[in-house]
Amino acid sequence: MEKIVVVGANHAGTAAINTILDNYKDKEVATFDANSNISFLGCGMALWIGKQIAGPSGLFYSDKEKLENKGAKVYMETPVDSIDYDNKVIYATGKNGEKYAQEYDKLILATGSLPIAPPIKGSDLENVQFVKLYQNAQEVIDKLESGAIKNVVVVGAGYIGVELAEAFKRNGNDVTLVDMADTCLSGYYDKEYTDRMTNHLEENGIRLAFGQSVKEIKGTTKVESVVTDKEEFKADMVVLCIGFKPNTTIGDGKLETFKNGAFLVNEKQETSIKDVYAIGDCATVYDNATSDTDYIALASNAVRSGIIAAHNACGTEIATEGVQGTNGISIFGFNMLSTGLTLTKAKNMGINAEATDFEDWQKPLFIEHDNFKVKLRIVYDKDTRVILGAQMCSDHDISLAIHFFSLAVQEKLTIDKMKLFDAFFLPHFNQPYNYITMAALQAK
Ligand SMILES: Cc1cc2nc3c(=O)[nH]c(=O)nc-3n(C[C@H](O)[C@H](O)[C@H](O)COP(=O)(O)OP(=O)(O)OC[C@H]3O[C@@H](n4cnc5c(N)ncnc54)[C@H](O)[C@@H]3O)c2cc1C
Ligand SMILES: NC(=O)c1ccc[n+]([C@@H]2O[C@H](COP(=O)([O-])OP(=O)(O)OC[C@H]3O[C@@H](n4cnc5c(N)ncnc54)[C@H](O)[C@@H]3O)[C@@H](O)[C@H]2O)c1
Repeated sequence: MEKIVVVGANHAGTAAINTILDNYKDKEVATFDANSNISFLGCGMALWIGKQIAGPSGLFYSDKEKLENKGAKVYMETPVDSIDYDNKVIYATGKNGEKYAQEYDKLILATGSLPIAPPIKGSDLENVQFVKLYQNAQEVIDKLESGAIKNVVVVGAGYIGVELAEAFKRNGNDVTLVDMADTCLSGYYDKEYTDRMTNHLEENGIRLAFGQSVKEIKGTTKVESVVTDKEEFKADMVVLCIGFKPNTTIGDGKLETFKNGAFLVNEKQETSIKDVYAIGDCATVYDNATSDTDYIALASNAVRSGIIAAHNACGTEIATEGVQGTNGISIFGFNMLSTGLTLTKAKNMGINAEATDFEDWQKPLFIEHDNFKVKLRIVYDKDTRVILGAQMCSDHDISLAIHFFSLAVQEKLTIDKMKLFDAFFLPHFNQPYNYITMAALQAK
């Protein structure tokens, strides 16, 4: 039987393993993971800290037993130390020192990412936390429950930082959110949108320290304060969340990599070595918005790339549709969504980009209840007319609409095609002049 080995069994690895076991009964699957758990949804960490969910048990959708019941051989707490790519053997060490040499016909690398550790003096002090693994979340919660943590400084106002700032505030902490950029979520939204989130965070009692660089974390054994180039903030806990880097040391310089070290893959998730695939946060993606290779660490990309690699490894050729980094965030009831390029990013790339904006009520004004405002921006290329991205925000759940724009970017739809497309109308749901049509009609 053909042997497929999957290194790393979190979101990407689990998707690949399930796809193989569900569809190809003639394959043997073995997986090795350094961690003791599988499929922890990091997105639930903020909900857990902020007591919006009862606990972490629902944050896992798979485990060793589930995968073994389907027929996989699962080695947990067994990091793969090295790989002989020429002779197709992986070498791993179990938690009690047992040594494994596992041959493979096909290899799927799903080693994920690691949080970026900034070279800041004092980062090794007690209560300076990274937040990636289930164990990290549990440690933070244990410390919060000890009652010793009042002031929390979150460094990095990207997706994790903003979500955790809300969570700590909900937990009753005094929260400062620091970012070297002059706003939050700057990688995902233009200023008009980030300004809304910034105001919203402030209105909800989070102290913002944007446009500041952390110079030092001070303390004796435990952290006591964070010093930036402008201010000093009291801190009983510091959370560092300034982005992810791909975890690709296992490539040992033998696989071709992207500029940030991610394994370079083609549309079938194949790496530069035959029969070796890479998926999830350790691999590159094809970005439809830039029409180029990119690195976008998201669980959604991890799952899809796992499915694609599994089929290809088993002999069914399928190609990725590419991605556009579609994402969403919900903070104290305020929801923001985006896909593709922001206007700022597009212009910085030298594209002759333009944006069309529209803000309106979701439903006609005679609908007096459960009606809400929606703000939409569509970014497009003025020369080719192709839609490059979109941003939305609302106090209500408008999340499904961003999928529509995601597909538009994927399929390189022009803004003109969106002007008079067939959008239905029913007052329970929307307006005859709905905001998507109106934004598109206004495009220059
Ligand atoms: C707090 C937080 C919130 C998030 N929220 C969202 C969200 O809302 N939406 C979203 O799309 N994404 C979110 N993400 C990002 C998402 O979690 C990652 O993109 C996703 O985990 C990537 O999955 P992966 O399987 O590729 O990699 P990882 O989750 O990094 O898993 C890699 C696995 O490989 C194992 N491994 C590594 N090296 C070895 C080795 N040498 N031998 C054996 N095993 C190894 C690790 O133990 C791990 O289990 C969030 C992340 C965090 C931390
Ligand atoms: N809702 C979601 O979809 C969701 C939620 C959480 C995480 N994620 C994903 O997980 C990955 C990691 O998230 P993240 O929040 O760590 O990264 P991120 O890229 O979203 O944000 C990193 C932030 O850190 C800031 N930064 C960088 N260096 C800094 C420094 N030295 N000092 C201060 N600030 C600094 C950046 O300006 C940026 O705002 C991302 O790919 C993210 O999209 C997604």
